[in-house]
Amino acid sequence: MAGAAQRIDRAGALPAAGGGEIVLACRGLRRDFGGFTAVKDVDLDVRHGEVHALIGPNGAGKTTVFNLLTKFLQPTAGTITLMGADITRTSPSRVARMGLVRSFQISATFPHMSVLENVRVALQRPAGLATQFWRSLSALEQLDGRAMELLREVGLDDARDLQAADLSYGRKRVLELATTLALDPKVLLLDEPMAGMGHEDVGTVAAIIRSVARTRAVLMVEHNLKVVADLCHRVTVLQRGEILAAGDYAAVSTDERVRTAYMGTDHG
Ligand SMILES: Nc1ncnc2c1ncn2[C@@H]1O[C@H](COP(=O)(O)OP(=O)(O)OP(=O)(O)O)[C@@H](O)[C@H]1O
Repeated sequence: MAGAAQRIDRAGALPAAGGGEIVLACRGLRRDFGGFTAVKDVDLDVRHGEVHALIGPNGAGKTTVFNLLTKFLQPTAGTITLMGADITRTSPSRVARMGLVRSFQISATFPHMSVLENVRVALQRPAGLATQFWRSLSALEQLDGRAMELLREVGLDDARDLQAADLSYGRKRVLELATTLALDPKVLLLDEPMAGMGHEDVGTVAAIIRSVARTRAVLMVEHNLKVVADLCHRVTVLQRGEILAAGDYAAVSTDERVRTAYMGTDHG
């Protein structure tokens, strides 16, 4: 993935926090499973132009928060707003159309299609062209320009004609990101985007996320604290479903309660 890395701004310094407008927010978010409270009193502000990390030990409630924000789970209490609109009771598909998109799983890409075809198919979703897909090849070809733009954005343009199945693990995850970007998200939710990657791929994906966040907001669950330190403008730490600390990495990583609960473990 060296080529991709060269094309993307890999400036080591963390860009100043954009301090952009709040695009996704929740207040008093809570989710009970029977008598067990998995998420309690969670307030979050996710801003345009920023990468925001959600971290915490196993079982802290990170995935549940993602499921609540994307509406795959209904909150027991609390409110969620997306670009000022109350989405607390909105369906997952409508929320996705409004611009809150969670990265696809690798299984959602088509292994026997080329890299370019995968992005073209993803591009049809927002355009509402899905029903025409099998009828009109020319309609698909019109999408090539935008698909190539997206592939260039993530550094996969040199792989356009390869089958997705033949990509390395790291590049499959990058393709997954490209297909997610095809939906033109305003807020991108990434669940451990570097999981299972080697050092070089981690650097490449971090550079892509940094670049992507300049014109969007990114909320990511990430266990790799070096990545969080290098990439994320804001960090929210969850423990047993509640917010333990929030702020920039420097503030959070020196918080005694965080060090005790999280940083002092082998994650640090
Ligand atoms: N559908 C469910 N029914 C009952 N309990 C659940 C359900 N989903 C999650 N939980 C519980 O809620 C708590 C938070 O789980 P969650 O998966 O959100 O944590 P996490 O921070 O994402 O953990 P990890 O880092 O291990 O993925 C855990 O104790 C989990 O067992």
